[in-house]
Amino acid sequence: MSRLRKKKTPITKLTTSRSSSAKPQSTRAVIRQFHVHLKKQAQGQTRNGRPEALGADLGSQVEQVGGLQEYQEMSVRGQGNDRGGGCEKVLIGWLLARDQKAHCTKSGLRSLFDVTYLRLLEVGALLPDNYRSCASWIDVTPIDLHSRHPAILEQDFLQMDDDSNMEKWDILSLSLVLNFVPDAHKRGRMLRKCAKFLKRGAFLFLTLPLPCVRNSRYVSLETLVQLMHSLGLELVEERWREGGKLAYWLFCKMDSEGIHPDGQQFRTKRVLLSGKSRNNFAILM
Ligand SMILES: C[S@@+](CC[C@H](N)C(=O)[O-])C[C@H]1O[C@@H](n2cnc3c(N)ncnc32)[C@H](O)[C@@H]1O
Repeated sequence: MSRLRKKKTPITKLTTSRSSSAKPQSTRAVIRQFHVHLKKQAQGQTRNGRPEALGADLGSQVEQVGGLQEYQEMSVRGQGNDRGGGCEKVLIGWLLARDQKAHCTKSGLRSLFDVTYLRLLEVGALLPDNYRSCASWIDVTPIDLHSRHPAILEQDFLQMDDDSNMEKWDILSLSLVLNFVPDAHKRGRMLRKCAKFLKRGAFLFLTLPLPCVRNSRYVSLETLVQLMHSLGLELVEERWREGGKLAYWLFCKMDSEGIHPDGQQFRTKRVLLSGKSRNNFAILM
């Protein structure tokens, strides 16, 4: 029996503003369902010995839970202005504070990198203009696996060329993207790539659902910071609250090559918290 397929909405008709009509419970349900599906898919790939593939063919494989498009739509609604706004607000606040501080001595953050505009690579961009309020000093390149707008480059971050991006970026945003990657080794690769792509003294903005670091068997707030340090990324800002949904960090790429401690301990999973109610979020190097 042939199944009725849901009619796809053309990209031009997708919501690009943040007004939300769907109920928070229904947006959360789609997002949760999508993550469960990605996880099952990754487990299946590992069992079959085929770890690659979550890039290009993602769209067709997740069709049964509404597809990447619907997931993205729900994510945009979930961060609507009427629900507190997007994560970029946190990054903008931190950058403005740092910019003002740098102004006291020189002419703001841009002088630290000797540039007219700070170059920001926004990985996992659902809207093309998240940083419009900073257009006079930040030049944004928004990318996503599935572009919802002509101004968002359709690009898998994991496939970006290392050589041409080496120490190219002043800011990199990885907001709710690392948890989207269903494989622990790929998460490690993603973070290693971030460290490579940043200039010395440049910033990595990271957002994760709080349970990834507060209720995981394998990752804690402390070990995440240690892991980042092993990549040469030093914690400069952190924000989360008990009972909250998200955690935000700002890391700065350290100057000296020599100070990285051994990242050996992040090669295998170590149980930090046990118990049935824990999740399995992990990052492996
Ligand atoms: C939950 S949304 C994040 C939205 C937004 N950044 C935020 O903070 O709300 C996750 C997005 O990351 C994108 N994504 C996941 N892995 C990616 C990769 N390897 N390269 C580019 N985009 C990726 C997905 O396509 C999805 O649109």
